[in-house]
Amino acid sequence: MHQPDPNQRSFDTDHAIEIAPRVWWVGHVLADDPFQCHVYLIEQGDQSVLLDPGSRLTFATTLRKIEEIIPVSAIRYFVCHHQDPDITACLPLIDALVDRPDAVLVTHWRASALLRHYALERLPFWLVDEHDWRLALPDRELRFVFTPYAHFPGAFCTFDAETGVLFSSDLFGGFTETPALMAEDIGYFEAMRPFHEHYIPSRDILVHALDQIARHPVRLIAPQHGSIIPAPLVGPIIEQLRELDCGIYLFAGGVDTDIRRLSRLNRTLGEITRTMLYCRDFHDIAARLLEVMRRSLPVARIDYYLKLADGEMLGLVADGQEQQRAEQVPAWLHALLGISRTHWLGNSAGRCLHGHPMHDERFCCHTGDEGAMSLLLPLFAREGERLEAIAHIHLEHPIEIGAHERQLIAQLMVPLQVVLEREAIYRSIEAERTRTYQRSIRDSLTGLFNRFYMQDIIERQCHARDRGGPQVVALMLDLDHFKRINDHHGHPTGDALLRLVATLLHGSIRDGDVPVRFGGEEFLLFLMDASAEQGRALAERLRARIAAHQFVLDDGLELRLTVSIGGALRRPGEPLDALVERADKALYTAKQAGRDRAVFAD
Ligand SMILES: Nc1nc2c(ncn2[C@@H]2O[C@H](COP(=O)(O)OP(=O)(O)OP(=O)(O)O)[C@@H](O)[C@H]2O)c(=O)[nH]1
Repeated sequence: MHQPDPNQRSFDTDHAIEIAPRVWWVGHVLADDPFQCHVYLIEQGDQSVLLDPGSRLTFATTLRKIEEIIPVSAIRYFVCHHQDPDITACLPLIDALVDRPDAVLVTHWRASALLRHYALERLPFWLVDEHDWRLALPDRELRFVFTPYAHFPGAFCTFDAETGVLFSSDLFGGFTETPALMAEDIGYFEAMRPFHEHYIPSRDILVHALDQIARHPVRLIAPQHGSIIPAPLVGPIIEQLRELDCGIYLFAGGVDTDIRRLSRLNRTLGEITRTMLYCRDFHDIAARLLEVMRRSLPVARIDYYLKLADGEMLGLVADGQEQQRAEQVPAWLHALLGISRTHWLGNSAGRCLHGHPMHDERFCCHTGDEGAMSLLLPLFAREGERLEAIAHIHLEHPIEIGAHERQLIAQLMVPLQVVLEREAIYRSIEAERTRTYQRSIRDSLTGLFNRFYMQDIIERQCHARDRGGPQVVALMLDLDHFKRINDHHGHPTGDALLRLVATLLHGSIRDGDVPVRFGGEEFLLFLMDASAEQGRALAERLRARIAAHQFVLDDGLELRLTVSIGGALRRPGEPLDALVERADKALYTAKQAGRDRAVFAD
C-alpha cells in the first residue's frame, strides 16, 4: 500500500494507493493508453463502496488491488457514474463474483436503462434519484451530485462528505501521455482541455455542473481519467473550467472547427436570443444588436428601413448614441422596398445597387462612392413574398466575407425580421390609436375640437385655475345669416365655408387656446390665461378680420360674411356650463344689436 506523492510524476501502479483516509485508488494503467481508467474504493468494513469498477481489460488487476485492502465480499455498493464500457464492462464479472444478497449497483435511472442490457442476475439497481441523492454509510454520507449532459443525460458524481473527495467520473478528467496520479500544478488543465472541449456539449452545461459541485466543500477531485486534483488546485482548476469554450464544434457542421471563434459566435447568438426575449422596445433591441454585432464585425451603424402597412416608408437609425431618428429613405433603397423575393434572388437587387454583385442570396455587399463598405440584409415578412424591410449595416472598413461572417449574418436575420415586423405592427397600432383618438375629439367637418373634448379638457383647465392667477375667456361666435348662404349656394358650399372659417379661427389664436365647433355654425374659442381686456381685444380683431376677409371657395366662388361674438371671462369657481351660457347670452345681445359685432359679458 502506498501513499501518493504529489511531487512525484510516476507512481507504483501495481498496488492500491490511499489518496485520502480509507479512500483508495485501485485503478489500472494500460501501456500506451492516454485514457487511464481510475477505480476508487471507499473502505467501510462490510459496507465498502467501489466507484466506477472498470472494464474487462482492467478488472483483474483492480480486484487484486482491492484484495490488498479488503476482501471483495466486503463491497456492498458498486457505483457507476455513467454507462460507458470502460467503467461498467466488468459488471458481469462482478455479478458472477458477488454472493451477498444486499449488494447493489448504484446508478441513475438513465444509466440503468442501458446497464440492464448486461442482464445481471444477482446485482439489483439502487437508483440515486430514488434515494434523495444520498447514501448513508456507517460513518459517512455519500452525496450524489447530478451533472446531467456533462457527459451523458444521467451523469452524476459522488461527493464524500467525510474526506471532501469528489469522485468526478469524466468531469475533471484529462488525457495524460505519461501517467501521473496527482496533478502537479495548474498545467494539468491543458490535459483536461481537449477532454472537455470535445466531450461536453456546451459551456452552459459545464457551468451548470460546476455550480452543482460548488455546493460541496470539495478538497480533492478524483476523476476517472487523467490525474487526481489536490486541494490547492481545486479552486483554480474549477475557475479555468468555467471559462472553457467547449462543444462548439457541433455548431460548425464541418465548416469551421476554430473553437474560439465558434464560441464567440455561440455567445453572440445567445445574446441575440436573450435580447429578443427580454427587450420589447425597438430602441433597446436595436442598440443591443448593434453592441453584440460590434464584437464580431466592425459595424459603424445600422440603419433600418421599413415599409409600413399604409405604404409609408420609415427610416430608423441605431448607432449607439442616437438610437432612433426618422430619416429620409434614400431613393435607391426606396426602390428595393416592396420588391418580390424572386426579384431579389434573381440578382435584381444587385442591379439596383449600381451593379454591385450580390455576395450571398441572404444579403449583399454594397460599396459606396467613397469605397465605404456596407451590408444590405433583405428582410422578408415571414409569411410574405415581398421585401418589407432592410437592415443596412455600415462597416468601418471593408472586410472579407467568410463562412463565419455569413453564419453570423444568417443568424441575425430572423431576430431582425421579428423586431422589424413587431415595430411595423406596433407603429400601425399606434397610428390607428391616434387616428381613433383624434376622430373621437375632433369635428369631422372642420377639424376643430368637438364638444365632448371641450367638456373634458376645458373643465380640467378651469379647475386648475381655481387656485388663483389668470383665467379662461370664452368667445362664442355665430356666423350671421348663414342660412342664406346655404339657401343661395347649397349645403356643400356652406360646408366649405365653415371649413374656411375654422381655418381662419385656428390661425388667429395662440397655441394653448382651444377652438371648438360648438354646433352648426357656432364656434367657441377658449383663451387660456387671458384677461377680459385680452378677450375683448381678440373678439374685436376676429370680427373685423372675418368681415374684411374674402373667402375663396374651390370653385372660385368668392364670399364675404360677418360674425357676431359673445365673450365672457370665467369667474373663479364658475362651472363650464355657466361660463358658456354667459358667452351665449352676450352673443344673443350682439345679434339683437344688429350682428357683426362683439359683446362682452360683465
Ligand atoms: N352647410 C352647413 N350648414 C349648416 C351646418 N350646421 C348648421 N348649418 C346651417 O346653419 C344655418 C343656421 O341658421 P339660423 O340658425 O337660422 O341662423 P342664421 O341663418 O345664421 O342667422 P343668424 O344666426 O340669426 O344670424 C341653418 O341653415 C343650418 O342648416 C353644417 O354643418 N353645414
